[in-house]
Amino acid sequence: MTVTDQPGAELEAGFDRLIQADQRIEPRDWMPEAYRKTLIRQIAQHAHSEIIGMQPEGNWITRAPSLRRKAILLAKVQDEAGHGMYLYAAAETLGVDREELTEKLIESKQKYSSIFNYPTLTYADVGVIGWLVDGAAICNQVPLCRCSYGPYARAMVRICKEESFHQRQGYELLLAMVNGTPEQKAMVQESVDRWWWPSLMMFGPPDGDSPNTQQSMAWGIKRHTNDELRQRFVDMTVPQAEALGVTLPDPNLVWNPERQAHDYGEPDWSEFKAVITGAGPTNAQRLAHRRRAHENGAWVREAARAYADKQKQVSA
Ligand SMILES: CC(C)(COP(=O)(O)OP(=O)(O)OC[C@H]1O[C@@H](n2cnc3c(N)ncnc32)[C@H](O)[C@@H]1OP(=O)(O)O)[C@@H](O)C(=O)NCCC(=O)NCCSC(=O)Cc1ccccc1
Repeated sequence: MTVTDQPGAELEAGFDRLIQADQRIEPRDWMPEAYRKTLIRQIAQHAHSEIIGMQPEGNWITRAPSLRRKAILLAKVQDEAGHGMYLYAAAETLGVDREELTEKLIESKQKYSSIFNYPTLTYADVGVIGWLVDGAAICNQVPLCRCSYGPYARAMVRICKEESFHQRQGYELLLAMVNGTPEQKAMVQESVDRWWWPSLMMFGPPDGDSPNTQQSMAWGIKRHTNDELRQRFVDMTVPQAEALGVTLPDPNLVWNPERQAHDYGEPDWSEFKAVITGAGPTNAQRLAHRRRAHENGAWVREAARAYADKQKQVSA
């Protein structure tokens, strides 16, 4: 009996064939344990980011400057909850439980995006999050619509459509502000100054310091490296900043005709490391809020469980 005659090797060869043919892996297909683990890690982090990501903008719902702005912001934050639910459902197809993932989040055993550990100090931050944070999310997530794992790829299609709408609403809000009073324009610039570097950090560490990229690309989970996507974001954002009349706070940001791309400065990677290990400006506050909301929701989960048990008895 040769190695490939063994059932395990055959399954692995089948998986490799699907990946090489750029076809989708579905929940019932055999997959290597490390592939499953990587997907759970990434999808769970992504879901947690959407859920924690409701907090910075949610902070402004009660103080939106008009009914129209309040309705828009409410709808956006609600969309983020929906994205979190889709993504938890995609993770569940890999054999984990949503309850278990939430526990891991509130016990700091799983990460969420660094970007949501910064405070939203002014209303301009709502527009800048839409423009830069959703803009970065789109750059990062459009390629994930072609991810090799079917349920994640399909969830990303709808999520990206909504993120794109979010990005435009942020830009529209900023356009209104930069065409308003000098104070409003200054508010936008001050907000851009605070959010620019954290937005670049959303793409993850530089390629040389990214332990997961190579394997995730070989498996077709990631389609581009962190630095490739960061570059794409910079190139996409510079003309938008010019149209808004704001300056991006990087003295090294300049068009490089040879590369046909912008050169830009180095983000402060020590700040990034501090933020992803729990020492960012609002890490403790974000997690405490999430923990409190989870505990306050215990009675809803209990009631839902009791109702489901009763239904089972009725149909038995
Ligand atoms: C690119 C990356 C984030 C990281 O690449 P990988 O290959 O996975 O890792 P890599 O080896 O490069 O890194 C080494 C370590 O560093 C961790 N780390 C890296 N970067 C970050 C970071 N920025 N924050 C925190 N941690 C980060 C990484 O997990 C790993 O640690 P681990 O080994 O796990 O302990 C990838 O996971 C991805 O594309 N995820 C899907 C997209 C996604 O999650 N989007 C969410 C935001 S968008 C949104 O929510 C929409 C929205 C907008 C507005 C309002 C509300 C909502």
